[in-house]
Amino acid sequence: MKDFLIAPSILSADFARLGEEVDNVLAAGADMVHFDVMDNHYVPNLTIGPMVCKALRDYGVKAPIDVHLMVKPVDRIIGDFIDAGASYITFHPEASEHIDRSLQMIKASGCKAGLVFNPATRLDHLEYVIDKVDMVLLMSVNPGFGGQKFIPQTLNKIRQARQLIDASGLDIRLEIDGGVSTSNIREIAEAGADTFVAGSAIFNAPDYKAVIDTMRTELSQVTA
Ligand SMILES: O=C(CO)[C@@H](O)[C@H](O)COP(=O)(O)O
Repeated sequence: MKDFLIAPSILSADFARLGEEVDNVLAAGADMVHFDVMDNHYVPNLTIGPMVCKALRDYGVKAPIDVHLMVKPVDRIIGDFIDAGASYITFHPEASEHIDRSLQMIKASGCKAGLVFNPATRLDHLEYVIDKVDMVLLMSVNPGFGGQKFIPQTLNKIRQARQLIDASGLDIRLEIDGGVSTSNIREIAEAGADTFVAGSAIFNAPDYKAVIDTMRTELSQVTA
């Protein structure tokens, strides 16, 4: 079986008990924490910043923290997330004036770097910087909110991104975010994804472990 990773989006967690929620979802079998940073400018919602990321590290979270920056501009916040203990930092190409420079800033610190593509954003930028990318994140909803429906056209985009990644011969994760659930995770994996962000499907369920176990069972049946 491929090395599949499940990354619960804390956007759907209970923020009043965030540390406990993260502990619980990791104990339930999640591989890392997906940390959604929204600025009420690039996306129409406002969430959490580097202080909360640092608070999770201070609280004792050791698992990778996968920071998805939905902010514009991105460069001035990258250093703060590096200092706060981010493991991955991903950003949207249209939110950076200098995509190559932003990727270099992230990687110079030892953090892993990635580019995020909205549902209607072309993958074009990727070919010029693919050697500096550790993760490609495809949004399968328009960014800003949890609990939206998976946009089915994303499946073709996943196949395209998988071809680009395989052709590069590089070790790059292909992450999908938005509307991922136990009922579509297998199809998403068969299209070529290896990393799955799921917020409401996990945090809105009474038993996180049951959801994650079902996702892993679905993934164990992936044939491609
Ligand atoms: O970044 C985002 C939304 O902008 C995502 O991380 C969602 O928060 C995922 O939530 P679900 O679609 O799984 O509920």
